[in-house]
Amino acid sequence: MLVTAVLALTAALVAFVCVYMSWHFDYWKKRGIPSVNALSLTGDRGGGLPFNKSFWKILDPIYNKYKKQHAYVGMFQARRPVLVVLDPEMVKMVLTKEFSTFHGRGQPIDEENDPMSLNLFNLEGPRWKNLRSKLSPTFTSGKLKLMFPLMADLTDDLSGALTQLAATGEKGQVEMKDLLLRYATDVIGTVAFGIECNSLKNDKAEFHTMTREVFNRNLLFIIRFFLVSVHPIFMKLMPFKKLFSKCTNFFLNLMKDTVEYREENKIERNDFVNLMMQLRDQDRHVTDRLNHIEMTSDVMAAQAFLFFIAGLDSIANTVGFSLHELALNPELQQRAAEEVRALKAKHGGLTYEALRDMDLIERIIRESLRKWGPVGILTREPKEPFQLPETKAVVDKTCMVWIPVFQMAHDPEYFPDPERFDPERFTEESKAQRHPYTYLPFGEGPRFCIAERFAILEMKLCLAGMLDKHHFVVGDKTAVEIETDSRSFSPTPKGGFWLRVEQRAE
Ligand code: HEM
Repeated sequence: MLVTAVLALTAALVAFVCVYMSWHFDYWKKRGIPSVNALSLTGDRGGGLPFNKSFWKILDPIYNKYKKQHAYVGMFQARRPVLVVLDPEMVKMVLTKEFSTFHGRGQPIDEENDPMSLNLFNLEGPRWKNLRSKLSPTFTSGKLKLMFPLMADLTDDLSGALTQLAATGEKGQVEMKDLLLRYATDVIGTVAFGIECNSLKNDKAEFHTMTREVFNRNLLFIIRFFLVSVHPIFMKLMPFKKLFSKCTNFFLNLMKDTVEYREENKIERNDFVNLMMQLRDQDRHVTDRLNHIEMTSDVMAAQAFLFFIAGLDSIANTVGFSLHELALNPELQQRAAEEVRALKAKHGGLTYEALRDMDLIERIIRESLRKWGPVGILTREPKEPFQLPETKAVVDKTCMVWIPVFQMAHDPEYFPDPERFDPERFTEESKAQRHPYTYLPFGEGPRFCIAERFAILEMKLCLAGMLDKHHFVVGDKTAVEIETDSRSFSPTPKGGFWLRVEQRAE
């Protein structure tokens, strides 16, 4: 009797889940929009959980199959309709021209249970606009110039750590990913939280350990991502808060302590914390809490935490992939090192101005972002019904829009011989020959990466600092054909970047 009841209940539950999950599956057909077969579990299905495919590659089959004939194609992520935009002009429309409709990313916010979700990346509407306009001045060239010395000091630490590791590593080989992550941790630690993390000097430093905690939860992130796309209620129902609370509390307390310490000791420093404290002081009189975000210490921590998440793996992988490509191309590496030495001599050191003038170094970074860019898909959510151009089809806020950044960056029509690493693609003449919306590592439109200039400066400094003193060569531990980790959200080398490191002659 009990067994029958359990079986009947299970069958009813399975039937309910099946109906619920497939309820919308005529969404595209009803609108006459070409679409991917939602029920096919293999082939061009695309969305869903990327268990067997890297997340940034899930759009490969769809892009290759539909790009030639269609400007967009419909698919599903879990049960949510997704419009994949394939034509650069239409990408421009979504990201820029029709920003008033496509201004959100559809990220869930849980102010009550997850204070870290109240960050610039997730916010939408007037509150996003208000915070974006306040935080933007942090990244002007004037502010970056003031922050530069904090970063430059760390480049010396990086060089020292690299020399030491090469001296003790088997045949001078060093795993670069871990080292670059420690560098990126120290940079964001000092500019976002205003503290010396010392990860480069001590690989057991608490900040580095806590950061690893955040990034080691890949599988949990994927499960959470999937469930929240089935229904946002999972954000509240699942015990994710508890799972992530150790890190959350660490960062919340850190920001609170930092702010208190600065207030008590009247400390002023050229970093994000200082800017956010100034914003908080300016905002004290504001009463309009619907359009306005109050700069409490939790809100400050949420922004600093976001800077942290955004600025670690992305930076470490981009510089790591650059070094890997340079080790495979010694002639290019030599030219890059010569540029560094020449501009260092001209400006009397690795100054802000020397970095600004490093054209080849910047093109290497931009090419690395094309070939191995950390953000493979951009997302937007239409906030009101939107009629697609030249049709009567209307999409609404139940659907998401995805931009296939990775696929466009590997499309031979825009980037001939796309697997070849070639910084010449980023000369002014080459850039002028292609549609600007085919290369989007930092996004585009009013919501492009707020820290693009900061990130480029940091990566140039890091790469230039290393090439100035060191020479990178393929060793017997180097995986010449990089195998990427399919569980990761962005291209990440399985086993890291192993390279043989030699001192460069003076
Ligand atoms: C290689 C480095 C980086 C890459 C490739 C990158 C890329 C991106 C992309 C693609 C977006 C979404 C843009 C869009 O939707 O149009 C974004 C947003 C954002 N990034 Fe970055 N990013 C990098 C580094 C950083 C760093 C170092 C920080 C902070 C210090 C940062 C902070 C942010 C923030 C706050 C947003 C949200 C902006 C908004 O919604 O207004 N990023 N980034």
